[in-house]
Amino acid sequence: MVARQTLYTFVKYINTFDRRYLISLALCLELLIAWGDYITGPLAPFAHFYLIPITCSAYFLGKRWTFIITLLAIIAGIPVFLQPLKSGQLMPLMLDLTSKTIIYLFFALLVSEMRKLMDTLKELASEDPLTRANSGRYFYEFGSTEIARAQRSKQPLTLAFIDLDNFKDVNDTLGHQQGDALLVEIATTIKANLREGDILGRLGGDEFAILLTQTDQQQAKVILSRMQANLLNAVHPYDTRVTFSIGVVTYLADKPTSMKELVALADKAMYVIKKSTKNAIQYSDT
Ligand SMILES: Nc1nc2c(ncn2[C@@H]2O[C@H](COP(=O)(O)OP(=O)(O)OP(=O)(O)O)[C@@H](O)[C@H]2O)c(=O)[nH]1
Repeated sequence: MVARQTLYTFVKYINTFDRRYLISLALCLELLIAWGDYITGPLAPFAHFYLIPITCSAYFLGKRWTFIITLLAIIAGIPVFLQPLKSGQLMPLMLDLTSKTIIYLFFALLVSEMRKLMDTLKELASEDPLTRANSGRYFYEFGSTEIARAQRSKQPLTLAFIDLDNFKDVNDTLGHQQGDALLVEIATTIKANLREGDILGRLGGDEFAILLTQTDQQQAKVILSRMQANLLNAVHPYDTRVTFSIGVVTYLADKPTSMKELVALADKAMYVIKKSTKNAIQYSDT
């Protein structure tokens, strides 16, 4: 249990790293292992350490970089074998090099495929089956990672809490099925207004939230005004009184400190609108 929790925390922490940083880290580690391998010679099992950058890149960096890191590990092993060539041990050394190559490739492929499978399972578990928005749990998890990233890179991050107004009327007058169809329409419209890297979560029956990465309040105003207009257009054919109360909070480098806090502040801002005019956007200054 402790081991699993530690591994989970480690993976989550590594996931917040910039990709270029991870690539540099893997290459430096390989260089260090190559040096150790050369120093200790072909009879010491030092080369096993190559499995660390190989499996880590297979998990975190995708196929292309796994291939490069694996290839480099194989190439880096060659000078080690050239050392005792004079003593006529070519055959067993060639066999050793071949077996290492097979093992490296096997682990690289295994971890890559496992990661792919895990991503698919996670995707299935992380999606709301009706609207195909992310589940609340996934949204919180993703948001926590983004907060850590924003904290490190000193980039702003904006969260908008969207609550539908008068949605109950749709169910009551048009039926639950039409209500479902409207929710799907709304989620599709929101997603169409998001950029790559932003995400949509369904936090409750008629409550959605979006996370706009690297977005300050000024930029959020442009995105959300356009989104609100598009949402009103999308619900128009349903002939309902459905509108949108939206609360917005921008995270600035050090606060709020958690996703829970960020959502609570956006919810509070949304509530100000809900209790007054409805159908508007409230920006909170945290
Ligand atoms: N069709 C459908 N309805 C849902 C679903 N989940 C929740 N609801 C309904 O959404 C409604 C949400 O309640 P409220 O937020 O109080 O309704 P509202 O009319 O939007 O109220 P205000 O937010 O005050 O304007 C309830 O009637 C729920 O039954 C769903 O998956 N499908």
